[in-house]
Amino acid sequence: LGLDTVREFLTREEDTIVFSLIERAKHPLNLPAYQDHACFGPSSGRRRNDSFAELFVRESEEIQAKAGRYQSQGEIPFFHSRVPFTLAPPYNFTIDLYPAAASVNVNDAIWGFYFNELLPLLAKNGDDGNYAVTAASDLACLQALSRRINYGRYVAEVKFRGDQQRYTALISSKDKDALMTLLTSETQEDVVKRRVEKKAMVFGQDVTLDGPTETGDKNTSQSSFKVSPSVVYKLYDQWVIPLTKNVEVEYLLHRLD
Ligand SMILES: O=C(O)C(=O)C[C@]1(C(=O)O)C=C[C@@H](O)C=C1
Repeated sequence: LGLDTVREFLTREEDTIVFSLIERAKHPLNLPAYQDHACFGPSSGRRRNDSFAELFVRESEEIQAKAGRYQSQGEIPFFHSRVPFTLAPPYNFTIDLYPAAASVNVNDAIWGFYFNELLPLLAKNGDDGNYAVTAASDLACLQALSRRINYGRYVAEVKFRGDQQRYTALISSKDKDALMTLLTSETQEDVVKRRVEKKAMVFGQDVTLDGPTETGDKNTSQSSFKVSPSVVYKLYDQWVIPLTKNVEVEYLLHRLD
């Protein structure tokens, strides 16, 4: 585990995130899927207060938990269930994280910004009734965002190991601000934001057989992309990077427990 390796992982996750957003943008907003107390058919065992999307994520995570998804430290569910066994054969996943800090995560914040702020920027108004397909693509977005942002734990572990003396001093004095400053690289953040914006242009254009496929094309206005590149830039600028940094700081604060 080194800084180059963890950054390669984050770079690859960008592809997953941009593609999952493109998939979600295929569907209209489908608001009823997100409303509390929404009633679809006979209420067979449904908990009140759950929106359809919430129920979909909860139940999907349960089956994925059984299948062993959360045996890997890199995956953190949004809802903790008490599924006692896994269907998957046991596998010795590598343990790279410090045990007392390994469960640090910001899934609640991810859930909040995804549904309240990002989704309205992503999906057009409308309702086509395809709630299951829509919720499935929400789940894909949430899982990709969660994996990327909570990967801040690994980034923090690498940074800690690379500069133990300075980090140890700041962790001991619980100096959050100084930790934040020490782990920040504005140059790197700028590279990441401009790269994801470009990925949204490259992955989100219509591919035809005539003409070159270039991002600098004069004819490609923002509206011709499947997901607006500026929305993807904003996603990273306002939520993904700041939350990753919060994960890093929280992880470090528990690194000496
Ligand atoms: O690459 C790093 O060094 C990270 O800590 C990751 C990240 C990011 O979220 O992309 C976060 C903080 C740094 O300022 C730069 C980038």
